[in-house]
Amino acid sequence: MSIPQPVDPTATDAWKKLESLADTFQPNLRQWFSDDPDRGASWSFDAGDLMVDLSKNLVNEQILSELLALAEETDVLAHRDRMFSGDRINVTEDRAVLHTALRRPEGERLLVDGTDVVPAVHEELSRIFDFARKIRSGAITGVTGRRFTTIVNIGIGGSDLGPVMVYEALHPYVLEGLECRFISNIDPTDAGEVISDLDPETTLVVVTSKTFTTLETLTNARIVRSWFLEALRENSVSFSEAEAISQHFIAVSTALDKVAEFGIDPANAFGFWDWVGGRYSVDSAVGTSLAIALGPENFAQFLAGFNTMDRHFAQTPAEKNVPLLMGLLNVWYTNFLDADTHAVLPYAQYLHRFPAYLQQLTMESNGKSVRWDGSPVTYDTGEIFWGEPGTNGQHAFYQLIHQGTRLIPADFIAFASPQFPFKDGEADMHELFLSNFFAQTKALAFGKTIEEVRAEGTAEEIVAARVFPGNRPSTSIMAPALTPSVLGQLIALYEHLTFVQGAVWGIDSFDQWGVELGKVLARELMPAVEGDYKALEQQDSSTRQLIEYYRSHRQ
Ligand SMILES: O=P(O)(O)OC[C@H]1O[C@](O)(CO)[C@@H](O)[C@@H]1O
Repeated sequence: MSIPQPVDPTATDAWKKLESLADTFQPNLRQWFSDDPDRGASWSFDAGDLMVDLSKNLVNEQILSELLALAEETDVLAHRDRMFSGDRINVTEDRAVLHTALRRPEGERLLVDGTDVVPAVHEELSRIFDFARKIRSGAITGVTGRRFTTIVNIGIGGSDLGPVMVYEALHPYVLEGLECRFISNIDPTDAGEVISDLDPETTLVVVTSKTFTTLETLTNARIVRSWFLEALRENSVSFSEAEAISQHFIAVSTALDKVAEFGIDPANAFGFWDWVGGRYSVDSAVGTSLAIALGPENFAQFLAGFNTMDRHFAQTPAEKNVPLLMGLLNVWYTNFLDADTHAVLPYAQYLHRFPAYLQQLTMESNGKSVRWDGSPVTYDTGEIFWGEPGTNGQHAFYQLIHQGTRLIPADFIAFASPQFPFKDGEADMHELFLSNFFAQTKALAFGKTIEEVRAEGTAEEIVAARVFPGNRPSTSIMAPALTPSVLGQLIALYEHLTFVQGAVWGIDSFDQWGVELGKVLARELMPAVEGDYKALEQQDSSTRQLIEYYRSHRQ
């Protein structure tokens, strides 16, 4: 089924009304909270186990109603339904977008081109789970009969960021005695550091690449394969190469023919489908290292969490639909209040890679300048996502969020229960931590007036420097604890709010042509880098000078 032409959002009535509202907009969170003592509750929403408090955003009923009208006029919910039902909404690659099918419960049906895709998803999942159980129990061992203790995932982008982030986030769920390591960068340091103290006899390598053509991943996989064979020899193990590789190397890909070309038996590979984008793939076979480390039951809970948020997004009325509301607020900030960036500040050290994960999810999805019919956009798209865990960020960049000249909407994420219930004397350490979480959004929203600063007896010459303007927007997301299910819900929340923004902007959030040119040029430049004089001469003066610098300084 072909997809309708995108709507130019600037041509809608809602866009025009939002522009005129923004022209005269004077947010006053202090006033709004004092006028409406229930603002906290009335602007908070449940989505699965997440409690999402939107009350400290720069939004009122009138703006919200225009944002919802904008969603209607740009057909966002119809587009959502197209995604869920497998229409080819990835127009520039002519593909369906069905990461949501990866977490559908067994027994549900989803027909794509006449085939129900859900049974295949569960078939592959059972193969992965069966394999994971055998690794965890020691039923499958390395070539010398020793149990696997280290899983090395080699992948990049979506084949790395998701597994790393989830492994870090769910560390308490990792099986004792098992460790995952990750190699992504083609900088030789990455592989070098990871393998430096590895025992080849207890190492399982998972080569993860959707396309199985990615230069970084295939280069790293070859390097690790050579290291592995050499290290086994150094251990005086007698083995057949083919057997050792087949016991220690598995692959995850949609391109099983290429897996075979690389030298990994497709029987040792787990697959997924072209309707899963790389940055949406952590819940596919790309999570194999996680299924092993966390165990099938926890991985199943993780998937169930995604599904909870999928159902919320698919079924909840617009005015309570959290991904829709958060996505629309981001449009409000980006297109009407001129925000360029968006901070994500987890008050959970375990989520320290979450902002990096979201950077690929949001920026590879929505960093586009043409709509899905090729027409140029005339408005900003794709916010720049960034962040670090609190409280570390507080002692680094929060200064700019509180008192700088830029508007930076920020998402704060926290969990009620800690993993480590430490006490510092009488004080509960988690409560000290969460007091910071509560304090920051309060300070951002309500600031500190000049009168308040003066009333503290501050010397007049530094009064201005100590004023906090307030009205700095934040969203607070809380959940009982960081469990596999809650993490799945959180990821799906951001997947869907990214979708909402892309749908309003009329862009294809599921292609990534912008990463191609650099890849091609890197390949073309290799001869010049290797010293081919003619190739070097053809370069522009800057590139030539940089390569010459490299060649004259390389030791
Ligand atoms: O899984 P692959 O095919 O190796 O691709 C890795 C990453 O490269 C990209 O295509 C961008 O270069 C991402 O979208 C993707 O997640």
